Amino acid sequence: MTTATAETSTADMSGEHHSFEADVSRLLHMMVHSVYSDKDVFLRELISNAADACEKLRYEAITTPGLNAGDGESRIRLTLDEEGRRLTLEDNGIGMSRAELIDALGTIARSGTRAFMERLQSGKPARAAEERESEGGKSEGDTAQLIGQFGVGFYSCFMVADRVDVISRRAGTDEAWIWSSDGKGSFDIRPAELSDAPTRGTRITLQLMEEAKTYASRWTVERIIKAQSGHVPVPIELVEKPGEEPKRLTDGTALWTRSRSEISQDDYNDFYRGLSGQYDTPALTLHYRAEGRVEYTALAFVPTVAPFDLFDPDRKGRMKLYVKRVFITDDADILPRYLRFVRGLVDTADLPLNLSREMIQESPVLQVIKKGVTNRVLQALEKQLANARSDYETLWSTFGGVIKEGIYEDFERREQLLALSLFKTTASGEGLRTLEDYVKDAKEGQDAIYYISGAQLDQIKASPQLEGFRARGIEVLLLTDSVDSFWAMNAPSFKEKSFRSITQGAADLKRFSLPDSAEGADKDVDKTAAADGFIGLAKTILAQEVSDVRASDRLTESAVCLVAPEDGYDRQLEKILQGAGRLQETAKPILEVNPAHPLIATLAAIGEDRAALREDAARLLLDQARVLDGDKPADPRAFAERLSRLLERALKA
Ligand SMILES: Nc1ncnc2c1ncn2[C@@H]1O[C@H](COP(=O)(O)OP(=O)(O)OP(=O)(O)O)[C@@H](O)[C@H]1O
Repeated sequence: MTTATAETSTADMSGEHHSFEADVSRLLHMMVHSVYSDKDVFLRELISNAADACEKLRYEAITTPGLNAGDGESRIRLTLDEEGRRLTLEDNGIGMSRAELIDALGTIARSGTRAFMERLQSGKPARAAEERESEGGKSEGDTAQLIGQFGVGFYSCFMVADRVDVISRRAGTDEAWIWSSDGKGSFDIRPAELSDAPTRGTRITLQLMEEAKTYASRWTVERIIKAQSGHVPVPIELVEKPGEEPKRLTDGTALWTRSRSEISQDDYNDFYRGLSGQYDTPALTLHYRAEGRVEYTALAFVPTVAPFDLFDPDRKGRMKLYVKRVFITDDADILPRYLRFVRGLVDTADLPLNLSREMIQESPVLQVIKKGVTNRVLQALEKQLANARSDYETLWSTFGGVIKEGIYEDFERREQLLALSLFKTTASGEGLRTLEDYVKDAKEGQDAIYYISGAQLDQIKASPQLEGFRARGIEVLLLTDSVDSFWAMNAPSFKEKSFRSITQGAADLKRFSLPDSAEGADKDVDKTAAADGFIGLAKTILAQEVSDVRASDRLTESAVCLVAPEDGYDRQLEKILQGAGRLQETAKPILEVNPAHPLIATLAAIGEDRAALREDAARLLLDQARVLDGDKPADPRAFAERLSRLLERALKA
């Protein structure tokens, strides 16, 4: 495999020889050797590039009239040559200059593919693979499936061709170039006669492999185009044999301009796949025309499968903006960041075509559109939550972590987003609960929505801080996404109940009665009084480590737990901020002690003469509370020594 970049070249009379960028070689190698079964996708990738090129031309022609002169309307033309085992695809779009050919077809242009390759190289599998990995190892087959899931653009033609020639003429120029490669590490580029090139645009000729010769047959090509590219907004023509007249396969009518009643779900699904480059079926499809002050059409899809870069900080929204069917930009931030997984487009006649992309961003018309589309997407989610709960639970488990970012980013829609959120709770069993469910089942006089947050569900489920709540049948949200700690601290309330962490401040549980059978801290007032002696002592011994030691009403089984002081950050948030280097100093926690626990009662009864034992016990209890919180003992060596001393004593006794 070559390690040179696309810049490496040797020139001679007939042109230049370039090595592919190392990543491209790697990708091509995977492509050619992939067991990826659905090779048909190469055609969709090429058609989608051709359509993009036509749309780019229409856009550039707004500012440079004449660029699209000659060669009439946009079109994509496929020519079959069964005998010669060749498939040719030609568009009359923007075309590529020499530099663009080298850059676009010698390096990896697609940001998605680049990120995918980077992950593969760093040995860190993308999300979909991670899931499979947990079921047992990553294999070559998985890699091939990943390629399929992400789509790989132009290079996918090397799955079916052993030689590819691209001849291109950029609109408005009078030179043409031929790019050729066998997909094995290098490509050639040389000037082409204008008479051999399209008047403008790009012609790609695939010399098909023997086993892929079916892609030169009318039947196969028609089938694929109908299934995959029927809604490309540029007409597609087919020439069945070289020299024959072209016939029209699709009319290039933009799907979104047709009325909903004329469009089947299959049409929508095909369109979504073409638009997103993903291969799943959308979980939600939204298509409407807004009328009134600003008129526009929106077509939006919520995918089923999460894009692998969903949590990349740089990932932007993926809604395209069209003005009168001319593609303007996919960078208009039509939806807020927390809806960045939604794919689709907005087409309006209320924006001028000749405004710059930056000016469009600031236009009040776009503000109205943004607001309208966001509301409609949220309404569609609400409708699914109300009418198809189990589908919504699936959607939520894929995208909930992103939607929740909106709770602290979108102040205006906070309550709405909270109502859309689903949670694992101490009462949810295998399912998920809404806050509406929570509030409906809250205890009499309960003015808070209690939560605990941590990195692992199993660990927080076993937290001692939950004991008193469980014993009283008070539901607690179990939050495991890192975003949870942020919104929970900032979300003031839902249905007039504030959010309260059970690992911060006082639990104040005494006002809720315990069922008679339950053993509880508030059952025996004498025990609390007896524990006071030990608590006072522990305060002195642990003064450097904790801000207070106090009797707990949240413990029923465990001896101790840690909580954060009332003011400041909750324990989990503190850990996240510290891990991210955003917090220099952490607050001293409070050690809570269960007065009803036999160990505490025994410790309270130990006399002054055994001060060393009491000190060991107090320090060990603090370390125990740390371990229960998922942390390590502060000083592992001292911890081990103390534990050994106590064990020795116990074994001797
Ligand atoms: N028919 C074409 N006309 C003009 N440019 C093309 C054509 N085909 C490919 N290109 C150029 O080659 C680049 C690489 O294409 P490729 O399909 O690999 O990725 P992409 O289309 O950029 O990815 P994405 O689909 O994510 O936008 C394109 O961005 C485009 O600049």
